[in-house]
Amino acid sequence: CGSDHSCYGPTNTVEHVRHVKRIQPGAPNAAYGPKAPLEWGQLNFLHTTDTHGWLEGHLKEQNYGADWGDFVTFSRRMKQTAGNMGVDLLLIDTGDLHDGNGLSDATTIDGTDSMPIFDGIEYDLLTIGNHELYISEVAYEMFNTWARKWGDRYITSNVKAFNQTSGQYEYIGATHRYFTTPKGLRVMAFGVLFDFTGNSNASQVLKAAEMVQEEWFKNAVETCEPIDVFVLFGHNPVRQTDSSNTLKLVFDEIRKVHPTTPIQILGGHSHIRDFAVYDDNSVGIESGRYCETLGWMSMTGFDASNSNFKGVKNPHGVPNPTRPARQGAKSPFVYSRRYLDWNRQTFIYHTKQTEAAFDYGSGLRVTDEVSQVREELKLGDVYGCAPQTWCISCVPFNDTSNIFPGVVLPAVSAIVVNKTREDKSRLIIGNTGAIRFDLHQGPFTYDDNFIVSPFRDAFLYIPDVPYELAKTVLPKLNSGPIAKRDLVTMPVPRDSCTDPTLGYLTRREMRQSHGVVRRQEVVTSGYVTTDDFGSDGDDTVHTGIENYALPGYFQAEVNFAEGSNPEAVDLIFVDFIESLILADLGGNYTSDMVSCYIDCDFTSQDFMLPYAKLVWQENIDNCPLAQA
Ligand SMILES: O=c1ccn([C@@H]2O[C@H](COP(=O)(O)O)[C@@H](O)[C@H]2O)c(=O)[nH]1
Ligand SMILES: [Zn+2]
Ligand SMILES: [Zn+2]
Repeated sequence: CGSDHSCYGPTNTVEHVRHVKRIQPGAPNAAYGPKAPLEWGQLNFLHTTDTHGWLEGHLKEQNYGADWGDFVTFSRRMKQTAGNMGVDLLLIDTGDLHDGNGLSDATTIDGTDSMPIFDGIEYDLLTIGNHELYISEVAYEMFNTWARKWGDRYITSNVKAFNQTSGQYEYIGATHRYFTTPKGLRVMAFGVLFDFTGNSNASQVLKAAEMVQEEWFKNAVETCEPIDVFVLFGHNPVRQTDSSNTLKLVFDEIRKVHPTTPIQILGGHSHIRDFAVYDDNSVGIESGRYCETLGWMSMTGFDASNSNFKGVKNPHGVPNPTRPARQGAKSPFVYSRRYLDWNRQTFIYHTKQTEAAFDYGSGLRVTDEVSQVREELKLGDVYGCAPQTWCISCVPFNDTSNIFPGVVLPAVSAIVVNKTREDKSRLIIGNTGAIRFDLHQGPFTYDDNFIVSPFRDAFLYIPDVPYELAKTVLPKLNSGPIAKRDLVTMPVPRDSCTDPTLGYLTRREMRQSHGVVRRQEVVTSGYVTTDDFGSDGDDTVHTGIENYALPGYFQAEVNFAEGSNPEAVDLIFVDFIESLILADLGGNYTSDMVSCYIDCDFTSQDFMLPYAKLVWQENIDNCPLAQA
């Protein structure tokens, strides 16, 4: 492709990219913000998970509009505050660093440009997500570059990569880490990925049940060294009833040896805000997704009888945690948790700063790096003007404002076409999980292409499948084991927008003009979180939002004659679900009957741009953003 990305899609008849115009980063929300200061304990945690490359923040949603540079400043200020108050603060990430945003996915190898930006945060502990393991090149980057850079802070207790030099699978990061915090707490940490099986052969994932049998694990749990607190973190849901959760299994193994030592759990993968009580001395937090949420968890209860803590018990001038893990808990420990909305107003409020005084040079440099990479990757290039917002789950699956009937089905129908077979009837099947984010009204940019459909899953097909058989595939898929998406609440904003009156500014200029720009009134729309501590965890109060169930798979019927069914169809699907499709077709169909539909390089990253050029050209030079 040329640098204007104009070669995508065989049916594109619209002239190439109309213009290059940048949309604006979101301004902080003036009307709503954090409800109260954070409760600081002896041991505090700031937690990110499932960032999926969203380091630029949400450019079309003010309430999640901070960028990674803002977070660099915030995290440094919070570390300093902890130091000044005489307490510990651990910064932790639980993986899924790619797949979901142009910043991470517009390079040949995912993460080439986003990972150095992500590395601007001085995490104490990091672990690996499944999205670091689908593609071998990405897994090797984690193994050869980032694991080396992060050293013993990168913990992959059950994930190995193939070392081409030794010919062996070796742990990508450390298996565990035993360390002492600045205030003297002796911590044992494990980083455990759920029992993921979709990885390429560049890596090996040990099931948690196997991991706990490993010699190193038993030695770490049974060590004679004193342990004041376990940090059990992982790309792994914290809710015990989630079928992917394997943290509970590891928790149980630790408890056999340490019946009352606190175990602080930090999880991810299911993209929700959540907080779960495991027992009287153990709680776990999960901190959403896509740089919408920053998780906060704190605890107090360490003393000379149960630890080596040398800091301040109840730091002054701030609220302190007060809640036992559960009513009647026999434990010295009390806790707090909070889910912070990812915007500068939140960061400024919790660091007691002003807009003018907040920034550090280190943060501004990272903000500039984000702008520079966006520029280099042409992520702001506009391909169309989306006339309305289509969401994934804020309306029912069959609603015209749902992204599947509204955008995905028409887009694959129009764009996923093999010219030599265009007269054939066809069924195009995909997994709804591949569509990652709502499409907002306004300029549809190169970045939005990755935001909506980031995966490089090739379109495959089997020609001339009898329709009577082909039509049974979708219902079988949707009643099968991988059919159900998570239906729990997620903090997805619906109707915030940026100020279209601002013209082109860099992110930094935008920030400097905050004091004078006209700002639209916005309501903080998003899901309300309910967890084991109740419904008061959202740091900014949300209005509540619907979250409708989705089937696991969608299907477009194309080129069907009015009122009659075809004899046979081309059955088209993405390679991610090939084995499921073959299983549902039955034994007569095997992988040697499957081939690439357009060509093997035409993937699910490639249908949205040509569709935008085909259907959303009206108002492209004066494209209105969504109204709040
Ligand atoms: O090539 C791919 C890889 C993944 N998916 C979808 O993503 C989810 C997993 O995403 P998490 O962020 O780890 O929850 C997987 O279940 C698929 O739905 C894909 O479509 N193609
Ligand atoms: Zn994820
Ligand atoms: Zn994941």
